[in-house]
Amino acid sequence: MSKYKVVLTGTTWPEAYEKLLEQCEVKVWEGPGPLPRDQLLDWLADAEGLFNVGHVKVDEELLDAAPNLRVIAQSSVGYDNIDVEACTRKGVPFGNTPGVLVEATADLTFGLLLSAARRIHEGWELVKAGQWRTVYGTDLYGKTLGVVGLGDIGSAVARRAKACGMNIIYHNRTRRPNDEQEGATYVSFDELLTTSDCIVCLVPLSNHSRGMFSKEQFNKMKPTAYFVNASRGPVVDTQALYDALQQNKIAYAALDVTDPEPIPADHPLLSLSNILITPHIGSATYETRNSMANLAAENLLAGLSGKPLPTCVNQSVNYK
Ligand SMILES: NC(=O)c1ccc[n+]([C@@H]2O[C@H](COP(=O)([O-])OP(=O)(O)OC[C@H]3O[C@@H](n4cnc5c(N)ncnc54)[C@H](O)[C@@H]3O)[C@@H](O)[C@H]2O)c1
Ligand SMILES: O=C(O)[C@H](O)CO
Repeated sequence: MSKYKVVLTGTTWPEAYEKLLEQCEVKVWEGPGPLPRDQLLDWLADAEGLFNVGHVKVDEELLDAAPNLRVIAQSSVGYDNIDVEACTRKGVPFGNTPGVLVEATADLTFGLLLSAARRIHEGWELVKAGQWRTVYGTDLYGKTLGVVGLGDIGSAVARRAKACGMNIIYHNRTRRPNDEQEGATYVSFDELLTTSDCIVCLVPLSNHSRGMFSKEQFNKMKPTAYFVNASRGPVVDTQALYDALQQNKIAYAALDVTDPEPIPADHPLLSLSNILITPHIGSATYETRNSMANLAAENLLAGLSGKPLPTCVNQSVNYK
């Protein structure tokens, strides 16, 4: 039996790669740097499957360059780099990797809040510099956490916060009765901004959420507020965040995602003393990244053989 022709825009985890090799003839980009667009379009000319590593932009142009494409799989839950409507128009199912990364990402998100509140990273820097002294933070116990985007990950963050004795409020596009039964109270976005001691953002990036944290929103927050963003950088207006931190309009920010990303070492945000940034490592544990790669491989192989994808975003697609 002839093998499916598949393009990988970067290297993936060995277990998933082995699964692909059993059924596919793969072209894989191993660098250096990201796969050049021209090279990608050239490779896609006869490809049946695209395994998207590194959030390569999928748009009408790419789909037009790939007339035989029958499936796209991506090893992430966020898919703001994918024009899903164009995929649907072209009859190409697209699969992401929801669920398997929830607990790891919630750990990192809550870890950022805890580290910012208790200055864990600052304490370690002091110790390394030979300065054994007390660095003061703030209690999380008894404080109010506002979750913006209480989906799979936001809800897992809320569980962790509740276990630490925090009160949970949330704002979402749709209300979540199960989480409300667990003690999360739904509030308007404005009420969340004005009453939260800590705010965690976990909304997908879309036309609705781009820039939803800007000057107006930071001005409404408490001057003692802690702000954590683990969703996507452009959900936050970076200049407005810089101003809010620099002018002490809010107390502290902790980010796993930035705009621009990667953030250059000479960016003004990095000169502030009330910020903590990690390099987009929310899901980056060995176990979780391996599970994400396996699920992406399952999506790809299902699409190639004309079966429904285990986790398909555009479920209404008419398969080619
Ligand atoms: N930092 C990381 O490494 C990392 C890891 C995984 C996911 N993420 C990001 O987190 C996002 C959320 O992931 P998830 O698995 O929890 O997704 P999800 O779909 O389960 O949850 C997202 C929630 O946000 C809500 N929402 C959407 N738009 C909104 C808006 N404009 N205002 C208010 N609420 C809105 C939805 O109703 C949904 O409940 C992903 O889209 C991705 O961008 C980042
Ligand atoms: O969306 C996701 O899954 C994470 O940001 C990793 O890319």
